[in-house]
Amino acid sequence: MSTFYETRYASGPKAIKNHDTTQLREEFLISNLMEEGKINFTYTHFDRYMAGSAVPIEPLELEPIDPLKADYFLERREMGIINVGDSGEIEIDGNAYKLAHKEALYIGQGNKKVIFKSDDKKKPAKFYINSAPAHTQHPIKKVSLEDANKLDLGSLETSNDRIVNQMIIGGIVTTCQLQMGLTELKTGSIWNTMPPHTHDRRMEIYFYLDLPEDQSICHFMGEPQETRHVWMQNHEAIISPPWSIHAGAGTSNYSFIWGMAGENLDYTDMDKAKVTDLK
Ligand SMILES: O=C(O)C(=O)C[C@H](O)C(=O)CO
Ligand SMILES: [Zn+2]
Repeated sequence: MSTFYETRYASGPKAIKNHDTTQLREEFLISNLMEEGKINFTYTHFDRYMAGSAVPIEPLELEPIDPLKADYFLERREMGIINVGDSGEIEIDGNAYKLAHKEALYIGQGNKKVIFKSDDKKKPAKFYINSAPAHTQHPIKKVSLEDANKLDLGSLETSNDRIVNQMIIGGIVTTCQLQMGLTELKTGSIWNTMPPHTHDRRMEIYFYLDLPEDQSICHFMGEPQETRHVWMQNHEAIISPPWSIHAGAGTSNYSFIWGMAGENLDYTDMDKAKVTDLK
């Protein structure tokens, strides 16, 4: 067996009022990603969204995990993958898709056999994976950063100069409910997503990468008037419930992958909170 999972139940904003650091981390932080030779998933009860990773030393076959009660993983699900390691390949029902560093692949519902491979086991591919329930099949599509829809946001003056690469998004890839992208902060910029926002229609997960050694990220969550912080390291992810803001500041610049699913596919329908109203 190479596909492992853990479950995170959904909670409401009242619950975290009394959470201490340990409880916050146990419920929302995902720190078992990028383990070599394994496929690790976190199955959340927020929109039944899953985040995980596959780091193949030998080829790793995706297996259906118990909560799916399915014959194969993608029987009722779709999947988005971004490779944050060296080059690799994903074989889907006998067809090979090469994925270089920071390239993405969308795999629609109904694809049966998925195998993750690295080109060189000494420099493995590191596949970051998100998955959401799907009601119909959409075509497999590879997306590179050149293909992405780019939003040039923020400024150096407010320490949030960044490019949002929308990769798995309407207009580029047709999905049931999954959206994913990679945001890169420029040197000297440390804040992502300011002003912060919620979207009660969709949950979201942030996965941090490109963080230099010995640096950290302070991620903020909670309702805009009742925030909490979680200190995070490179290659950790954090679950953002639909009622929660999701924003962070690093002790250096960094990148992060955002992925979300829920009621609609409208990236722009965020409910923005004024920075001066945050508590
Ligand atoms: O830096 C940003 O701003 C983001 O990348 C925001 C995310 O894309 C997001 O939260 C989408 O809802
Ligand atoms: Zn968001």
